[in-house]
Amino acid sequence: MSRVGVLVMGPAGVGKSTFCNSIISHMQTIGRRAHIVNLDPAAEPNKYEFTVDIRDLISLDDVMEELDLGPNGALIYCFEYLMKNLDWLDEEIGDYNDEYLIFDCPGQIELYTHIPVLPNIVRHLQQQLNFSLCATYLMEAPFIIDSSKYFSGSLCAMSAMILLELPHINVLSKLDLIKDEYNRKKLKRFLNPDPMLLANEVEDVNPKFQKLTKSIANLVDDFGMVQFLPLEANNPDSIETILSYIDDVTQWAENQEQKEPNDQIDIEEM
Ligand SMILES: Nc1nc2c(ncn2[C@@H]2O[C@H](COP(=O)(O)OP(=O)(O)OP(=O)(O)O)[C@@H](O)[C@H]2O)c(=O)[nH]1
Repeated sequence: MSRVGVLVMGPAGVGKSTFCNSIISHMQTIGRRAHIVNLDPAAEPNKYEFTVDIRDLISLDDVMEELDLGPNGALIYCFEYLMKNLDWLDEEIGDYNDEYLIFDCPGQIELYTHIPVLPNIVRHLQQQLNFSLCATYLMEAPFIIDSSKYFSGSLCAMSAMILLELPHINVLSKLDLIKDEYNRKKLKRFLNPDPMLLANEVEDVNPKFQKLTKSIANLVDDFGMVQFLPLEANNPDSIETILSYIDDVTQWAENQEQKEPNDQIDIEEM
């Protein structure tokens, strides 16, 4: 039996830590044990204590000060340092066997869309520590209800999915910030959007990129980037629904891996 880990990813300020806290709170209510693994070397103090905290190994402020690096360079340095000290992570995680670990990732999405540090950590967790992992990628509702931003957010999420090669769930945060009737109606279309229809809306705004927009819409459609689970951070039913999706896709991927380890994942089946 492998251990279950959930990666919580998404741009800065999207609500990752709030989501992690909601999961912990919900788990405590239903009597399951869960822990937060903080992978952000610049994290602020959190409502729930981090069980494993990268800042015990290295902190962004120290790196910036000692190596005279800016925040982005220092962040990459921190992850490269973690890669060289994975035995630290093994020891910290070592004792948590039957429990749910939630990995709170930094908001600098290039760590999981461009450079291979997070994918390397993922492989280590899977191969050395026997984790079954699931990725959740958060996007803000007020951002996504603009069709062109929906495509840009979906491409980032897709990029993370391709780089990490994990079962992947898109989550829509900050629904409560959409208050007026017009935008609430609009939001409904984005919970299960039709990329081809949305592409037409982008074309209206910018006919110059018609062909490119259609191609992106096709790609987003083909890759199954079309479903977003609504997150209401204070609503236990919403958290329970997302957790059951996480359980389902993780179990599905595990069964698939056991059946046909080298086969391509068929997104249609997920
Ligand atoms: N209105 C509203 N605010 C939210 C929600 N979720 C988070 N926030 C607020 O958004 C801000 C950022 O939330 P965090 O959970 O720290 O976001 P994060 O993605 O972890 O941020 P970084 O770690 O800096 O990338 C905080 O002020 C939260 O209170 C939500 O569902 N609704």
